[in-house]
Amino acid sequence: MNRGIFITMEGPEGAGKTTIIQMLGKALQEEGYQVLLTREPGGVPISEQIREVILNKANTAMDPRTEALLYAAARRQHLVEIVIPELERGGIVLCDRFIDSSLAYQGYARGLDIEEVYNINKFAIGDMMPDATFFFDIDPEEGLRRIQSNGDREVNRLDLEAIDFHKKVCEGYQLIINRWKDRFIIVDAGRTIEDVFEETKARLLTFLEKTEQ
Ligand SMILES: Nc1ncnc2c1ncn2[C@@H]1O[C@H](COP(=O)(O)OP(=O)(O)OP(=O)(O)O)[C@@H](O)[C@H]1O
Ligand SMILES: Cc1cn([C@H]2C[C@H](O)[C@@H](COP(=O)(O)O)O2)c(=O)[nH]c1=O
Repeated sequence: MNRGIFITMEGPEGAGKTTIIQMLGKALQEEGYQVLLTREPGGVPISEQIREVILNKANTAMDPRTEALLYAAARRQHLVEIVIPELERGGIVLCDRFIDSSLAYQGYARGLDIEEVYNINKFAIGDMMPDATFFFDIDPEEGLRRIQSNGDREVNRLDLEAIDFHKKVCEGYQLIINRWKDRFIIVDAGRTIEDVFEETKARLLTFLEKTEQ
């Protein structure tokens, strides 16, 4: 099978993933690439409905395992409905968050155990791991400041977690990066949007050229 390329974007709240993905999508299309921009949880109607349940501020009673299973269920549906078909067509998929978010947020920050959460996700994704993952590295407090000053962004249930939770998310990501060193590309996201975009674009194009050879 002539499989496309699956790229994921990870990082704590407000790291700039969504902003940079939109800019990359435009840049890649200008370079002649076929590219699908999507996100998790969501990307297709069933997964967007699951997103609404998970992130709804009223759902304060949600059990951490329920949360982990809902993210995995949304992931499965999104994968089979649009990600795998696009990869089978030979396209590039840029996805805002994927399994590493579950490992960092549910596995580490919620304390469920990274290995346990990895195992339930293996059931959901099989061997569909990303070809490369960009990690947008930012101080969690700066990330939260960014989303708080964005009047257009609705604050969700996860945003409302205490700062210690968001710091643990970042610690969790470091453990995951150490485990999958070859897959991760780290970008300093504490700079201007233009600087972050230029570096990410250059590193992504290098990765795509190398992978296509
Ligand atoms: N490098 C940057 N410098 C300053 N502000 C930024 C930068 N990147 C993004 N922003 C702003 O920060 C806010 C959050 O950005 P964005 O939604 O892209 O982050 P995100 O990583 O997708 O966040 P989340 O995962 O919480 O949805 C937006 O208002 C965006 O305009
Ligand atoms: C995929 C995934 C996401 N999360 C968390 C991370 C964020 O707090 C929200 C998603 O909101 P965003 O604005 O789209 O970034 O969900 C998680 O905890 N586990 C996951 O697997």
